Amino acid sequence: MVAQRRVDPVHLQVESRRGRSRPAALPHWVRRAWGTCWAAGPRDLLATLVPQFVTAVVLAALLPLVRTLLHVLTTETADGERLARAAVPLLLLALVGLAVGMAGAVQGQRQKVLGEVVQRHVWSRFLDVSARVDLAHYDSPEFFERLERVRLHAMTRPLAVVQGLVSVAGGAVGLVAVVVAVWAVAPVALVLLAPVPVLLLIARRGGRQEFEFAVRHAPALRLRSYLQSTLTDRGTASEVRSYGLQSHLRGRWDATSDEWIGAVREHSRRRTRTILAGELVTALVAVGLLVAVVAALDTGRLTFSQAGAVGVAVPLLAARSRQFVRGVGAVLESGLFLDDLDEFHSTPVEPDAHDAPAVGPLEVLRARDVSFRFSSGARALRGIDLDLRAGEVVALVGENGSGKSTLAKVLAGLHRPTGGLLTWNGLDVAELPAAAVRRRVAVMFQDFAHWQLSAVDNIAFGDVDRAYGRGGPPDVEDAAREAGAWEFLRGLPAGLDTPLSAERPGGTELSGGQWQRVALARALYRGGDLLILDEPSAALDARAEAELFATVRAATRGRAVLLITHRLANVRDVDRIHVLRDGLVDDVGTHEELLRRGGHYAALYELQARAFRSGRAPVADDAGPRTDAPGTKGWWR
Ligand SMILES: Nc1ncnc2c1ncn2[C@@H]1O[C@H](COP(=O)(O)OP(=O)(O)OP(=O)(O)O)[C@@H](O)[C@H]1O
Repeated sequence: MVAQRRVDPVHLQVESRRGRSRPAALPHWVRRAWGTCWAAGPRDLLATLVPQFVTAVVLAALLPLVRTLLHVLTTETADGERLARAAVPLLLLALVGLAVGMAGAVQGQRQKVLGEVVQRHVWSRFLDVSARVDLAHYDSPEFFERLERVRLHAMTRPLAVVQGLVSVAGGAVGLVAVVVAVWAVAPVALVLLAPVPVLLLIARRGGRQEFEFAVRHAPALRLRSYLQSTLTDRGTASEVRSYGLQSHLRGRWDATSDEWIGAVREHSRRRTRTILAGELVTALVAVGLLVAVVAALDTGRLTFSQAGAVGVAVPLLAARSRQFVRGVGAVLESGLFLDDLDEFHSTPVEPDAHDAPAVGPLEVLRARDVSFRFSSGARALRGIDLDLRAGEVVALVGENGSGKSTLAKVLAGLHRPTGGLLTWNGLDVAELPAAAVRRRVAVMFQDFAHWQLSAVDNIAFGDVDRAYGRGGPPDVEDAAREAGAWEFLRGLPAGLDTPLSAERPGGTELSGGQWQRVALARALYRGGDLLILDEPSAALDARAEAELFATVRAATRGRAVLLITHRLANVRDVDRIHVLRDGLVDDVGTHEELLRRGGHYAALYELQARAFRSGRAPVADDAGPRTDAPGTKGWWR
């Protein structure tokens, strides 16, 4: 089950305040950023840093060269000799400029590649978790908040981590090199380093502000992107037009956008204040230094060439210390997001299905007093007793919301019961890896996936190991034939290789009933010992429905089948029918037994049967009529 602890956003904000965002913890964060980049691509990281070191070392040579040049230019020499004496320092200065320019260009390109490599690394960690956490997490809004935040930042943060790390490394090496050079020619200029600790504090504050802003506004951003998708997705396109929702949804999108932009403005004002405070401190120190230099020149304590060197040192030191501080800011800020990713990554995941030990072929699946609650606390099932043996067909019927699909998911090993006992051949399912049970179960969901991939993929996804594990095209024909999908799939423009989506080039869209047969083919392709069919014929015409149940009967040989349907005519000859009501099993028996008892099932059945007999729509509030059932023509007269 999902931990009920509420982790977001308060938890993260508290953590970020209390946590390791102190400047004293800088080595921790730099190691953290380094570790991420190193794990993603050590060669790319080194290739990105080398030009930074080259730049730093070359820049260190700048000050003595400038001083030498100024000395040559201000010293009395014979005519024509000055140019000859200045030639070497001039040439070296030109080479310094060239080396710095080239290193910058190479580093820019390398950094782009490293950014991509780190992004892939971060995404692979993110996807490892998102695809393998317990299904119950997907019922938790807290999980979605974090998922969305991490997803958004997994896109942008890797580049910031790289830039931050490169700036810290380049800034630090550059600072050391420039400090050594300045120390040799004009130690007074080192006073420019005085504001660095203050700037680090400001950078820390900026990083925290960014993180807290992202945490606080993740829900608004999610809503905005959802509203965007309602106006751009194919799934909602028909309803948007049919109900004329364009202006209304646009209005809501505008309102959330305005709210978001207002928040960004406010945030940006706060950030600007912080940044300006840093710039002011640096500028004051630089001006103070220049005034002191001019005064020292005036009183003869500094020579002209020394003063010139200080003039060059000031922007150099300022640039390097700004680069270092910015890098620290980026590392601190991204570090909080990397921690967020780490915490997401520590969500328990299910072991890979391949690693799960196999359980034996199903003899009997038994539920005793099974109950289930969603992570929201809503209880969907209570005291369920049910037996399902190999070779049997058991049906679940009941009104909407009575718990049929939830029970099917519990029996399929997708939801863990929150109470009672579920056993597979006598083994407690709670003690078995979920994947071990699922490997033996094929489910056709009520809201099955419409994979926007080829028809082959749509069927082969029932068992990818079998389909793609032995080379050659997947052998999906038998399953497609069994499900009654072969004829229409074969006639598609590119046959089974046609993408099943009008959004894909060369793709096509299927009808609701055709999709249902493809989903059935997928379940049949999987094989397995337990076949669960949740409303498998809801979109089928009468002939297709009859064919489907002939298929299901054939598929039962040796297998257990759990069938969920509202069409009670389809369950007359199953082995047992469980009638669900408000999450409880209200009654169990064969069709005849249940009719004889005259309970809820008999009432539902009579309601449907009467409609067929009289040609009139039933008026009760349950067991709604099926417009595609035989004899329903007169219902709506
Ligand atoms: N993710 C969820 N979180 C909280 N409650 C849920 C969730 N999914 C379903 N429910 C609730 O659980 C109950 C059972 O739902 P379930 O889908 O199992 O019913 P059903 O019998 O299959 O309905 P139908 O015939 O309409 O398909 C319903 O009250 C539903 O609102």
